[in-house]
Amino acid sequence: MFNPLALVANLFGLPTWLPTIVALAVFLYWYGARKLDFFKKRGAPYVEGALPFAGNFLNVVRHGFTDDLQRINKYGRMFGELHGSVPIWVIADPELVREVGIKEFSSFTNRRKAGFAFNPEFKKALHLVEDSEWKGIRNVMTHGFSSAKMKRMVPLIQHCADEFADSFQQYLDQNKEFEAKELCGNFTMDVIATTQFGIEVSSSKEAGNHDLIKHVKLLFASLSIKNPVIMLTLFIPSTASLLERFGIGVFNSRAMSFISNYINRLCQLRSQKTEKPVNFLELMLSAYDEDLDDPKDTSISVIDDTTEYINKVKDWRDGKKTLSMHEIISNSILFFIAGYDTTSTAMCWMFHELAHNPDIQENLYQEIEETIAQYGSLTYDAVASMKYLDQVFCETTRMYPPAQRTDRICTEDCKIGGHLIRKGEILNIPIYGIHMNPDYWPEPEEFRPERFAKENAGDIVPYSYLAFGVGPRGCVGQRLAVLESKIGVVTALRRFRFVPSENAERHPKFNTLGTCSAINGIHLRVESRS
Ligand code: HEM
Repeated sequence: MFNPLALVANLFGLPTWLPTIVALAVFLYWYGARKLDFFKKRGAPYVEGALPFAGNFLNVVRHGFTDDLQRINKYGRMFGELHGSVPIWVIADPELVREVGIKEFSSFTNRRKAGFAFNPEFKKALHLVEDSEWKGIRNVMTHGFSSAKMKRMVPLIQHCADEFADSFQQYLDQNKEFEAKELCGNFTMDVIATTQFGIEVSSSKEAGNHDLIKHVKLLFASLSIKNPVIMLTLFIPSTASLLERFGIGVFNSRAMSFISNYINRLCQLRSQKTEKPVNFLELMLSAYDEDLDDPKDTSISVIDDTTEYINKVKDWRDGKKTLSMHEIISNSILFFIAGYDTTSTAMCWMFHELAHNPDIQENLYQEIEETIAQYGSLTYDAVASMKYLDQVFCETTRMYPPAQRTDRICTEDCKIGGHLIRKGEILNIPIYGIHMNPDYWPEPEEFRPERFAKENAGDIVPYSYLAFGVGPRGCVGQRLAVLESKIGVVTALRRFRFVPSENAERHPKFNTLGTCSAINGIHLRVESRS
């Protein structure tokens, strides 16, 4: 057979392997560099210095999403960057965020899946599913996070908050400092276990010794930029379908299957439908429709999503508020992933800022005591009426948003900010960059809860506060997150005054890629109020 590479080698008297190697190198270079001029061709400003294969990855890793404001100042309100070889449109203007998140929602309903959807147990998680499948699941979830449901959860959260507040006592007794993120993490884990599944894991008392919690923590250990699945899907997106086919996902598969089996067992124990569901699992089970289960699905770990099955679900879904068992399990796992680290991050920064701003702490304490005297106890309505508490929460999550960016994927060509975004292209919303932009938040490094006071509402640029995202695809767990953070902080503040420990940093370094989690922890002490 004619071999042009061998012919070239013969012509120049070279070893036959040499032209093959050169051709391979040229092909690899072309493959890795083919997107480098993507934004130039589209007439959009873009982050310079992109490399074949890596794109702007090194720049993003080195400087993080927390450097978004610098990029915004340099490239403007809408610019491009390459994550590996994937072009990303960065939308850094509140008005454009509104357009993408609300006005043109039908073109930007979905998120990028990356490797997160490849663990079979997790495939049906709300933040990964798309279009009509998303709508159906979101219907049930929204119902589950209604204020009526939250009211019923207050006693469960209060029980966890009492144990959480107890956990500070030992540090007072021993006159020792503590690391706030770990204690807040124990609390949020307890709240999820009890409000979502009706189980008591007592992390605040037993430091996360429960088997379920150990495995949930293993899931978090997988969430690193060094994770090979994240790296592969980032640099060579075409590997995604192969990884998905073999069920190789981002998360530790042993932990995933342990948690999935655990929840499956809980479901079997509680399979009878409850009239007035108290926890989230009961609510999901009361929406369970076994006709939605894929008949080919013999266990959660061997799901076959045939087109036929997907179409059937789409038909059944029309207007119905029902879930399949696979959806119940995926979303039960999601509650841990979406609600544990985010909420504990928000809470520990609240304690940090209160400790470093004693006047704000005392004002808040006054409000808490006066409100509780008025309502008799810490009821749902009492929490809702604490305006200053709400301002402290919003200002904390403005300065330290637990999610630094969120994204959308375009499903229909659409013009945004004067640029045509094509189907399949990805948009990022730089939450941290917008929260730190002095155009919207003057002196953004200053902790000033009064920015969110009613009398200053007119100064807030709409869609410049994005801690919980935007529009119908925004955080479904916001009510629970806010409620539990407030109950946790109020319960602890009533017993203790929070002060910085001797070694505490005023401005602790935090992760720059993903969540604002303090790298060396938040170190505090408590003083007794009694
Ligand atoms: C302070 C705590 C929290 C913060 C700051 C937070 C933030 C966010 C953000 C920024 C998004 C993306 C929204 C968007 O793309 O527009 C999101 C989505 C989501 N969050 Fe939260 N979250 C928190 C707590 C929770 C909790 C406690 C739960 C549930 C137990 C939860 C469940 C979810 C889910 C399921 C989604 C995906 C929604 C969808 O795709 O429809 N989050 N969250």
